[in-house]
Amino acid sequence: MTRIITAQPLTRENFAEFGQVIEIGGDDHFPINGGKAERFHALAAADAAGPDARVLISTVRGTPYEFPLKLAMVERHPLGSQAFIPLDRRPFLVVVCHDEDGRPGMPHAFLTAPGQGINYPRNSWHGVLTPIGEAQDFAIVDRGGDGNNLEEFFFEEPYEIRLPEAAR
Ligand SMILES: NC(=O)N[C@@H](O)C(=O)O
Ligand code: NI
Repeated sequence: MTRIITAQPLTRENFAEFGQVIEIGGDDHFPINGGKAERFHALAAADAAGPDARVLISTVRGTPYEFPLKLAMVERHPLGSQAFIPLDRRPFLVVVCHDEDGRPGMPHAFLTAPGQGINYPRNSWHGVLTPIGEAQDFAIVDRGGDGNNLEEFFFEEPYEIRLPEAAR
């Protein structure tokens, strides 16, 4: 029987056990530049480990996925964190799993608010970047360097990921 998961709205609170939300908002904020700007400080931290590790900033143009989504695989990056910050202020899908003895547990699906980005801590299970409806550009902050920084896990049976009614 297909296991169905419906995405929930992403909040700092409901994502906290998986990673960080990157948005205009947060407790640690203060004016800079003589008050001409408000900085929302240290929402997340980039983590880069292993040989020749460095933090990279890239961009990506993501192609949208069909929904309901067949989630067959999740991945993780053992040597570094990975952040996706939308350059187009539209929602996208975020899928994460707790680790259970080296394997991903049940997926948790979230729908971002327009403009929200996320940071996956090092070695945390997640679905690949999943735009909705149309191509979407993102900035990526993640780890470069030597060594293998990708571990993929394929589920025996894919999950079906649905968007909340309002987002369909
Ligand atoms: N490889 C890459 O830039 N992206 C993936 O790791 C992903 O999580 O989408
Ligand atoms: Ni990734």
